[in-house]
Amino acid sequence: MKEVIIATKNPGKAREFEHIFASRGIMVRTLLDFPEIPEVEETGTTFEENAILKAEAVSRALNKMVIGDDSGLMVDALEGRPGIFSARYAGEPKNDENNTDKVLQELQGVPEEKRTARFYCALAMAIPGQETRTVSGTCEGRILEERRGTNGFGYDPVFYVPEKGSAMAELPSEEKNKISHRAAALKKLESVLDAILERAEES
Ligand SMILES: O=c1[nH]c(=O)c2ncn([C@@H]3O[C@H](COP(=O)(O)OP(=O)(O)OP(=O)(O)O)[C@@H](O)[C@H]3O)c2[nH]1
Ligand SMILES: [Mg+2]
Repeated sequence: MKEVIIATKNPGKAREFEHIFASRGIMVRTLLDFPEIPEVEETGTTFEENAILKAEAVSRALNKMVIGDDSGLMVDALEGRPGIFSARYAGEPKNDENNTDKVLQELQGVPEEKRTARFYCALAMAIPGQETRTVSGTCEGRILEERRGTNGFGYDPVFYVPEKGSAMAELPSEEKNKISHRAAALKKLESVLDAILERAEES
């Protein structure tokens, strides 16, 4: 069976990649399957740099093709924060609940039309002996005043998606995976990825 390795320890991301790839008969493995690989420090200043750091470190460790995902929420009224610090916005250890509370607090009193935001996802594909490629995807929305829904992860309960008329966390995973920043980025990797996986199966 075809297999793709994603350099993530985030179970929410892992589920989404599994779902997206399963429809194409591809099995996903993540760092949750490789506990011996040390934590990769996210020292980059952009999503792309951090995605490359994760993908290349794990690709080197396993000598295999690896995809890294660095993603986050950018709120216009907060000048793009939490941005690359989305996972740890309310401090260590990372905690989705506290991060979401912090964003809600910072947006207290900000009217609906000024609560615009987007999710951003950078993916890096590292292949031994080749130059790493990056792609990105976004998903536009705005920040609600209260949580809605229990699906997804992270800030999904407070991220309203106008085209769906609901919070991201109210959408079933099939729906999120059609419109998400992650799905948009992954679509741009599709053709390259298909060619690589075909070759891997032949050899
Ligand atoms: O509501 C959300 N829906 C999403 O679809 C989504 N995608 C990313 N995020 C947020 O951005 C951080 C990523 O930070 P991040 O890329 O460093 O990942 P992470 O540290 O969680 O795991 P890893 O992949 O680095 O192991 C996450 O923790 C979340 O807070 C999302 N929130
Ligand atoms: Mg991280």
